[in-house]
This record gives sequence, C-alpha cells and structure tokens, in this order.
Amino acid sequence: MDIDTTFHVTWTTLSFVAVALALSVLRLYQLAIPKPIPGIPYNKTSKKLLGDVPAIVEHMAKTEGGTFVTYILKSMESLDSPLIQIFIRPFGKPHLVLGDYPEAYDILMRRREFDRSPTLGDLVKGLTPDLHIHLKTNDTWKAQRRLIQDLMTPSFLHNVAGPVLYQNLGLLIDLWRMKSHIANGRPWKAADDINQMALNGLTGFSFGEDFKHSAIKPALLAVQGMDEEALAIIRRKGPDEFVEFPKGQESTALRAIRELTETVGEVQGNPVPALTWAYVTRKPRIRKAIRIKEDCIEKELMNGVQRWEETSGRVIKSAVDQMIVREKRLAEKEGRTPNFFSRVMIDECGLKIFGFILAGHETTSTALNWTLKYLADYPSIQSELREALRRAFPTLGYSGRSPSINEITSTSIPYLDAVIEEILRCAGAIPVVDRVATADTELLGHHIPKGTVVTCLVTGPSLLSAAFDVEISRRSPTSQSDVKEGRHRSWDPAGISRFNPDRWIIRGNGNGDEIEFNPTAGPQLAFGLGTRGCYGKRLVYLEMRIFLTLILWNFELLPCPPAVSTYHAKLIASNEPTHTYVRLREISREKTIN
Ligand code: HEM
Repeated sequence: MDIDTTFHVTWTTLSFVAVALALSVLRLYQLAIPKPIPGIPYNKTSKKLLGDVPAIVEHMAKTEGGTFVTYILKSMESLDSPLIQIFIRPFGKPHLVLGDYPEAYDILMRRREFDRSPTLGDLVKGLTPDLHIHLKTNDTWKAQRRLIQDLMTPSFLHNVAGPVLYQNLGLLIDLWRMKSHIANGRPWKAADDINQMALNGLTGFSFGEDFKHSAIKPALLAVQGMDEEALAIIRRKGPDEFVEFPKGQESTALRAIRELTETVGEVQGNPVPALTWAYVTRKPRIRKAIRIKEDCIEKELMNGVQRWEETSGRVIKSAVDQMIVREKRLAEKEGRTPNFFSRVMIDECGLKIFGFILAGHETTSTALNWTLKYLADYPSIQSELREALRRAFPTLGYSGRSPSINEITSTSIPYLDAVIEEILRCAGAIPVVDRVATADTELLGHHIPKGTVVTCLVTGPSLLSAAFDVEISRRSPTSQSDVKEGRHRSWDPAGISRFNPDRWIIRGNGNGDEIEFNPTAGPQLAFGLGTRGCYGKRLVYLEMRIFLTLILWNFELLPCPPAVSTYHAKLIASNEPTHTYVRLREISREKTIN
C-alpha cells in the first residue's frame, strides 16, 4: 500500500467513525428529548433535552415560596387542563400530573392497573432498600404489613401510643410555659421544638416511654438555666422582636436519626436519585449516623425481647413489644419456634421502626407547624374550638389541670375533628401521591402506556381550588357511575381555598347547638387513599387531637409579625411552612376563657 492509499483508508475510516459518532450522538439526543403522550397538554418550552427541569429551577429561584408543586399548579392553570405531562428525567417517560379528585379517587381506590410508583422508593431507598413503603402491592408487601398490623388498632393507640404521646406533649407544654413567661408576648421560632417533639412522639411510640433519649428535656434544662444577662437581653427587646432560646444538647442517637431523615431532602426532585443515594450514603457523617441509628434500634429491640421474657408478653408498652407478640403468634400459626433474637427479626423490626420515623417524622412535624399558623391567623376559629373543648370537659373549666389522655380519647368533640381535617386538607404536608400504570390503560380519554407515573395532586384543583369541568364521557366507567349515582364528592368552589372547618360539620336543625362531624363531606387526599394509603394516619389523628387540646387548653395563640406569617412553604421531605413562629399568652384557668 502506498502512502496515498494509506491516507485514503485512514481518511475514510475517520470519516466513518465521525459519521457513526455523530449519528450516535443524534440518536442519544433523540432518545433523551421528551416524547409527549399524544393529546395530553405540556409546556411547549419543555420539549428540550432537560425537559421541564430548567423551568422548574427558574420558577423556584424567581418565585417567593416557589416549589416543584407550585410549578406544577401554575403549569396546570396555564395549560387549562386537569391532566398535564411534565418531563423531569432525560431518557425517561413523561410524568403525568392529575388535578381531578374523582379520577384520583378512582385510581387510588379501585383501579388495579395502578400501583405504588418507583418515585416514592427513590426518596427512601438509599436508607431502607426493602421497606414495604415502596414495594409493589405483592406478597412481600403483605407479609411486611402483617408484622405491624396491630399498631393502628384502637386498643393499641388508646392504651399504649396515646399515653406516650400525651407525656411527650406535656413536656412541650412545660417548655412553652417557660418560654412564654420569658418572652412575655414576644414571638419566637417554634419549628425546632415541634420537630423535636414529633421525633420524640415516634420514638416513644416505637420504644415506649422509657426510651432514654429525649429531645425536649435538654431544651427544658437549657431554658431553665438561662442566666440573668440572657434574660435581660430579652427584656430589652421590642414587642415584635424575636426571642432566641438556647436549644440544649441533642443526644447522639437523636442527632443521627434526624440527620438520616434529613437526607431524604437531598433526593427530593433529584433527576438521578440512585446516584445521589450512592454518594450521600458514602459520606462519613452519614455512614456514622447509620451505625449509631442501627446500634440504638438494636439495643431497644433487645430490651423489648427481655421485657417480653420477664413478663411473658403481658406488658405491652411500645410498638416493639407489640411486634414481638405478633411474631410469636405468627410462629405459632406457622408451626415454628419464634426466634426473637434472630438477625432477621432484628432487621425486620429495625426496618419497620426506622420506616415509621422516615414516613412519620417530617410529615407529622409539618402538619403540626401548619396547625400553629392556622390557629394564630384565625382567632375566631381558635376561640370556637377552645369553647368546644371547654364544653366537652365542663368539670375542668377552672380546676387548673389539662384534660387527661383518657378524657381526650374518650370524648367526642365534632368541632375538634373538623379543625383537624381542615388543617390536613389545607396543609398538604405530602403534596402529591404517585402511582404507576402496570399495564397500558386509559385516563380521562387518553391512552396511557404501561410504566407511566401519574402524580395526583393533594392540594390542587377540586381539593383547594375550583375543579376543572370534565366531560363525563371522558371519565372511567366506575367514575362515571359515581357521578350518575350521586356518590361524586365535591367542594363548593366559592371559598374552596379558605381555611374553614365548618365545611366538615353538619349543623342540626333543632336549637342549633347540635353539630356532627362529617368525614366524607368532600374530597380529601392528605393521606392518599386505598390499600396503599397512609399506614400511620390513625396515629396522626391521635397526636393532633392531643396536641390541639393541650395547646388550646393552656395557651392563646396570638398573630405573629407579618414577615413570619406568610403561607410560603419549602418542599424538603414534606411541604413545610418556611416560617413557624408563635406568640403565646398563657391561659390562667382561674379566669374566664373566651
Ligand atoms: C401528617 C402526617 C402524615 C401525612 C400527611 C402522611 C401522608 C402519607 C401519604 C400521602 C402517603 C402515601 C399514600 C398513598 O400512596 O396513597 C403515606 C404513606 C405511608 N405513611 Fe404516612 N403520613 C403521615 C404520617 C405518618 C406516620 C406517623 C406514619 C408511621 C407511623 C406513616 C406511615 C406511612 C407508611 C408506612 C406509608 C406507606 C404505606 C404503604 O405503602 O403500604 N405516615 N403517608
């Protein structure tokens, strides 16, 4: 071969390689750019490599309180459709967003071709790869749920969980009494206390009242120990200036658990969750936190087993105790010897316990933060609820003591139920509920390919803003029957976005005093729905019931300065208010309550 030929061959080869490379890049680009599902509206600017991601980032940067969810709500409004598609993962399928309660109800309650979507798993998989929360609804999921099925029964909640939550909330009341006395009408940040209290509520529920790590006790000691100089600084502050209190020393175990639950925020909305988890869980700080958390849970499980052996299972003080009893029953049923100290048992229980904390800590804390905001901003509702409590516990009116846990759990107070339901409706602590189509199907008249994720909005149209007008023929057959047979629930669009507990109340026709709580008055998606709806919701209702009763029995919540009274939220693991402050006036039981 002469030089010319060699040059020609090399040149030809290079040309081929270049063309192949260009074609591959083009193919990759074609694969990566969004492929919309025909007929479902989307933002035209999102049909690029990164889909909606740049617009989401811009929205969040430019909008006060802007989150992924406010972006979706805005898109749905501008596209004027109850079903839209967004593109958040290159190479991924479009992601559908549904803002229509009847179809969401249908998907969550009845349509078997929709199941738990991988998006929830993305949020927690790095910490709990096998947790039932993100499994499909299969035998493994059922087996995992069996071990914890007794924990939400009325008897467990009232006899075991209630007293622990009550004790924990009592500590918060003591702390806030001290703080309100020192602040003397000035506002202070309440979010950290609520967050710690919610964490203690779940560790108390899981391990019992003897669990030695408290987040509130160190705060109490720190405030008790404030010296004269620190108190004098507060006394010199103006009436609207914020007071800062010392926080106290957090225990290593609680810090580890808190740090781990916070990692979920790093994955929220992330386009490459698996990679992010691989990075996050390799950080030395997180590896150490995982070790501390596992040692702590294992020790508590061993204590539970020892307690079981000492009392032959007669004393149940925590979720761990109850799970040990359940394992014994399952072993009897399956004709095997229970092995409480087995690695499997310890891993299983430990996983469940950490699962409760992951699923319940931020969410409960967020719902309680919103509770404080609504109570302070709606003084007439606050007074009406306090009056309802006073009527429910007439003998305690001037006694100086708060209602006991038994009194709280055994007394029907319809207005309290209505306030709780309305807080949950408006707060949208978990603002979206996802499902994935496990087969090709239809939604609102559109063909939906298998594998498509459908996000149902919890605070969107028909829940917190006027519903879209949907032609009945576009609905699924079951949803059409609901409409035809009058089972379709809807809110009056006038005032739908207003915080108004009365929407859950039926007033009697008689003398006007008789009221009834109607839990099915209208659409509610705060806990999702159906088989995969929130496992912990009964615990949440119980905790909110105790919280509202004790807070309103002991304090009046006054409005806070406008700068911290906004309704802006930050979407970390849940939809938390950006600012939660309180300004409290202690209620003296010797005086008339209004
Ligand atoms: C205000 C507090 C809470 C809110 C707003 C909330 C909301 C939710 C929502 C929206 C879901 C998804 C439901 C669905 O896909 O249909 C869910 C699932 C779940 N929640 Fe909660 N939750 C709260 C507190 C808790 C607590 C305290 C626990 C545990 C004790 C808990 C345990 C779970 C579990 C285990 C699941 C997954 C259920 C499954 O897939 O089988 N949640 N929660």
